Amino acid sequence: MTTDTAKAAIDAYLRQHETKGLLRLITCGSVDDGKSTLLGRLLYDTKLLFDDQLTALEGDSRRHGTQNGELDFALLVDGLAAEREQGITIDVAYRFFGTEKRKFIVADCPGHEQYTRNMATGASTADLAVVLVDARKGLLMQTRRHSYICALLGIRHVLLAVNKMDLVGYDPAVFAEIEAGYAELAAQLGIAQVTAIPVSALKGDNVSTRSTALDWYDGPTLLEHLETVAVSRAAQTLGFRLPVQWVCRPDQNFRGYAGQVAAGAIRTGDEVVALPGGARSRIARIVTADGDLDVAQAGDAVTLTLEDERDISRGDVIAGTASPPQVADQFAAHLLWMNDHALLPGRPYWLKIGTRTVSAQVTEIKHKIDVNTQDALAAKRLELNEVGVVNVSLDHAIPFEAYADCHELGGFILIDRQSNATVAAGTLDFALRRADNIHWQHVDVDREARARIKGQHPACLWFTGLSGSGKSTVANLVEKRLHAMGYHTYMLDGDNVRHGLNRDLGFTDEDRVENIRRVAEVARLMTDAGLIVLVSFISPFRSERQMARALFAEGDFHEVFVDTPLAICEQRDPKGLYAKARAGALKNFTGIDSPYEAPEHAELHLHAADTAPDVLAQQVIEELLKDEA
Ligand SMILES: Nc1ncnc2c1ncn2[C@@H]1O[C@H](COP(=O)(O)OS(=O)(=O)O)[C@@H](OP(=O)(O)O)[C@H]1O
Ligand SMILES: Nc1ncnc2c1ncn2[C@@H]1O[C@H](COP(=O)(O)OP(=O)(O)O)[C@@H](O)[C@H]1O
Repeated sequence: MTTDTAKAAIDAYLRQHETKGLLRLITCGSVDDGKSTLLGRLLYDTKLLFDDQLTALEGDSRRHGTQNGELDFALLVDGLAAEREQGITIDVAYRFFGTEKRKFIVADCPGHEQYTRNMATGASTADLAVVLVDARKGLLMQTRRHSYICALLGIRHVLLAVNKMDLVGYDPAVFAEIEAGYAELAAQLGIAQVTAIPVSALKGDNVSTRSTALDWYDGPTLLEHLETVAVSRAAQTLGFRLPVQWVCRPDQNFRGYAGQVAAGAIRTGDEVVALPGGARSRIARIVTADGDLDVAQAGDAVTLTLEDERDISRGDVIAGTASPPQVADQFAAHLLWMNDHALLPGRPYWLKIGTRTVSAQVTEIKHKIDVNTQDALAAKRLELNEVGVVNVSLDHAIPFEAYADCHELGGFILIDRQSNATVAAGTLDFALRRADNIHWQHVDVDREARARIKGQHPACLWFTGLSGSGKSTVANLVEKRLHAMGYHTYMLDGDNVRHGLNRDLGFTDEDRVENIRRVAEVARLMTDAGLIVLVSFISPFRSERQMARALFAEGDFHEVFVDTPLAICEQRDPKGLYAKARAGALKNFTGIDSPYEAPEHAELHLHAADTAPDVLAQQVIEELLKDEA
């Protein structure tokens, strides 16, 4: 189920069952812990299966024959074909079931290590986690990782289901040892409440009916616990917060701000402030599909209208004026990295928080966390499934809350700008004061003044291409000609800058990101100084070239792709580096064992293998001066 359809289904479900208590839970466990069997058993025992599902299950169980003619409950919830083939659960599936006492929404989370991403998705909305452990195996790395993520995302209640008790002879000592081990882990992680229950999902022991085989256990069955456990979300002491999802303007006379109330309550007539802008007004109406309300409170989906016309847009937060959220652009945060490619500090990602998306960079990895021991470990990068404590810097200040206080305004995801993949889930811890203390210095002699006195339009010519493609040769020629024509120029060349400013950087991905970030900033300063800057760096990643582009005004950045095929660069090999790289004596060499991402929308594409350098230089000059003609 995609998130949107899942949300729609949840909303529909909620409308149907508004009057009953509701528990949102997630199930976490390793591939073979019996998660699907347990869920199937719960659905079956609570009689929420439809007859046709049951018939299909009986047929499937006979065909697959894994349980000697008995019903195989795993087949019921392992609905996806791919999942059955691979024997792993591959996405979060939301399932609904209910008893007389309570209704439940279960995020069925994946067990396979590389799918923690889905687990984080499920955990972000859950009140309680069912953590499954195979009694024969005890606590695994997975158990620790999943519990850590639950704690990170603010889950305070864990039901530890010690499963497959039948396979350890229903031995109380086995159960006691696992229970004690988990209690220690939960204490480390700050999980407030753990209830351990010995079960056999396959046999049905202690799932919804008590088992005589487990007569030494006198606690609740799994279902009894789920029906009665009192869960509290994070303390809701915050004032009113509504992240604006949508500005509703059906006609000239109506302007409403729609969204779901994330915290607190508001009445008509109350004063509110819209952040980050700071505009104030009073609530005129609280509109819903079922008529106007006097009060809107946490969880309500409403459309607010204000007494005054204000400039408020999607992503803004409308808040009560008594204690509005802070606004900041630099944060300390926890990050769970969920992508095969490591996190690269300095690379721009999209950060989506509440209803807002902004550009953001991880400026520093403070340390990563060993999910086994909670120890802080030094780290330069974060790999798949690793958790780190980081500093994040945003391009725009946003209203926020610490995740501990409000999930909606403190939980975020990072999105790769090239692939649009969600690469991390994170939680804001606190704002860095630094954000408030650095201000732009006003200067009287500005870029325009400097450009005017030089009689030119400042610009950046950004040459990118493989080593040996001809970047320096062409850039040199271009600079010579511009100089001869009276332009003020400066050339930044990879080989040279790496001897000075970037002397501390090598050729790992993260060092290249930092290399380009610094050079782009320097190039920007030089255009502020009124110059035409020629930048000649391999600059192999699209993301960083895009980051560089974003520093300049529209039209001032000219990306020049010096396109010479690898085979020809290798033939030229003026510095003998390709030979070294092929011999294995030089690691991370672009084109050999480090990637080059060719530009897709360069302003100029030079076919540099079969054209003379002076012809190429002329093409660059024409591109630069095309608007001056
Ligand atoms: N491992 C590895 N990979 C690529 N290049 C290497 C490497 N080691 C040294 N060199 C030399 O460094 C020059 C590239 O530096 P850049 O700063 O342009 O590289 S990057 O933009 O950070 O990727 C590059 O110069 P050019 O040949 O002028 O491009 C090489 O001479
Ligand atoms: N257009 C071209 N045609 C043929 N050879 C070229 C051309 N441009 C550059 N070269 C040669 O290729 C080699 C690498 O050029 P260089 O400018 O140092 O590349 P880069 O700066 O991209 O590493 C040099 O020996 C140079 O003389």
